[in-house]
Amino acid sequence: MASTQVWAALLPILGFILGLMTRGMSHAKFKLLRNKIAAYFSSYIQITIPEYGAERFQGRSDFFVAIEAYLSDSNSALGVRKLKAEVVSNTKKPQVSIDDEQEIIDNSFDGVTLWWYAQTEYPSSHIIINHPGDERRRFYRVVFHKKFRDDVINTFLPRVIENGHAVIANNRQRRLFTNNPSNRWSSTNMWSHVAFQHPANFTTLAMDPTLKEDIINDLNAFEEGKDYYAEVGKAWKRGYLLFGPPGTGKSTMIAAIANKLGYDVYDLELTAVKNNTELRKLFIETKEKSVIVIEDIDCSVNLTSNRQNKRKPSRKKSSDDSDDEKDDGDTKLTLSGVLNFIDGLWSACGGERIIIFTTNNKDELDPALIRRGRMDKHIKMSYCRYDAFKVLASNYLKITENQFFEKFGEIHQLLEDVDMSPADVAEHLMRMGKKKDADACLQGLVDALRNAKADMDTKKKGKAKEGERSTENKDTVEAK
Ligand SMILES: Nc1ncnc2c1ncn2[C@@H]1O[C@H](COP(=O)(O)OP(=O)(O)OP(=O)(O)O)[C@@H](O)[C@H]1O
Repeated sequence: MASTQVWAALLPILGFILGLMTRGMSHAKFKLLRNKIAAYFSSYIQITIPEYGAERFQGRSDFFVAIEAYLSDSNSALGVRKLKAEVVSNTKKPQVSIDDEQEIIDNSFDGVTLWWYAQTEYPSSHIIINHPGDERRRFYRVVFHKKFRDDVINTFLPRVIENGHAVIANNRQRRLFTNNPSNRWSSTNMWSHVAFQHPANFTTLAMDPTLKEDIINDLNAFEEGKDYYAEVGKAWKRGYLLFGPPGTGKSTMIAAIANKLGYDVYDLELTAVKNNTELRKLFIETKEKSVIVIEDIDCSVNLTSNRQNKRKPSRKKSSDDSDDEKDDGDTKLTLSGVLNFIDGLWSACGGERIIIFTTNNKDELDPALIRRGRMDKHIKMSYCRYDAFKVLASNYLKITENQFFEKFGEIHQLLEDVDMSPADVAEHLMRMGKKKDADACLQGLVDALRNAKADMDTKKKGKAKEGERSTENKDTVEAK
């Protein structure tokens, strides 16, 4: 870069000499000539990235914004003394970027050095301003040796964009969307949103540790799988079916997934969707890096019985189900519409989406809806067993197994015997009202579990007696 600095110093002198030589030439022509001569002698290339490109009316250029984010996060920028900060909508914290005339020497690309500069120019007064009140023209300039031209353009700058997007995604305030009924739609408000601030995470999620690890690994593979999905020719999306009794943590798991991946959540209320066309429109409006959720899919729409009824031999029509459904698609939401939503052509738009269905009754769902490839992973959320309990005890009471086992060790066996949901166990562990300390909470839980077990035992005995009685009756009938 030493030679660039030499050139930078020489440019004004060159300019002066040229000025003498080109007296009478217009300013623009003169500048052009000066730059041409400088470029001819220099071994360095510079690329300018303006804040507003040709599409100025559409807002700031994506490239500029990505560079801004990339540089704000880059280790190379740590030495920069002059920074500026602004609050940008939909971000969690002020956005810090390098100030004008600052230089960042960036060695993060395989030994190639890039020099970044942030600059602002004020146009002369006769230029028409597109954004009244904002006459500035801001731009980034990146300088590098010309032998790296292809590498920089084809590899490094795309990497800058990708890294910049990741930084933006990280800083962004995530959102929870829900769909509006179509009679209230305009072109921009199919979805309403609020800030997504659910505290759930995989550390506090109480479940079988092996299953938890398996899910975390699956999510990691998905997150890093962009190239893999492209290689195998699959859209970059994954379907999870969460099933299990109420209160076992299905919604909590969704929040933990969204928090882990840093995604927005689209909570799709199918009962507000009139037909397949509306469903497709809603899908197109969702953004990448999102979790799309349909909770209680078995209750949302009568998808299951529609299809089963059509399969009954008594039906008059002989055409296949999908044809039947195609006919309905413009007026109704059908199973084939939902299947298309999950893995039709439209579902591949944008990529990087997780689609999650939850249900309390997996067996009632149409197999087509949950077959692998659509719902790639079926996750059973179960009652609270001992391993899950230890997590809840740590979350709610801040105690470990060593601290409670001596006094309340029977919890272990009770939880294996009794089906109690994590939501119910958690309720016992809340320090509320008279339950001021951990012992009081645990004692309450033990009592509840003992009672539940006693009820179960009584029921079991009752059933056994009934069984005995019916066998006796049978024997008597046979003896007669
Ligand atoms: N596995 C779990 N780990 C941690 N907390 C849990 C778990 N399951 C339930 N909870 C607690 O119980 C509350 C209710 O759980 P959640 O809504 O996630 O259950 P759900 O399975 O989605 O229930 P439903 O089927 O009724 O919608 C949560 O807010 C959370 O505090």
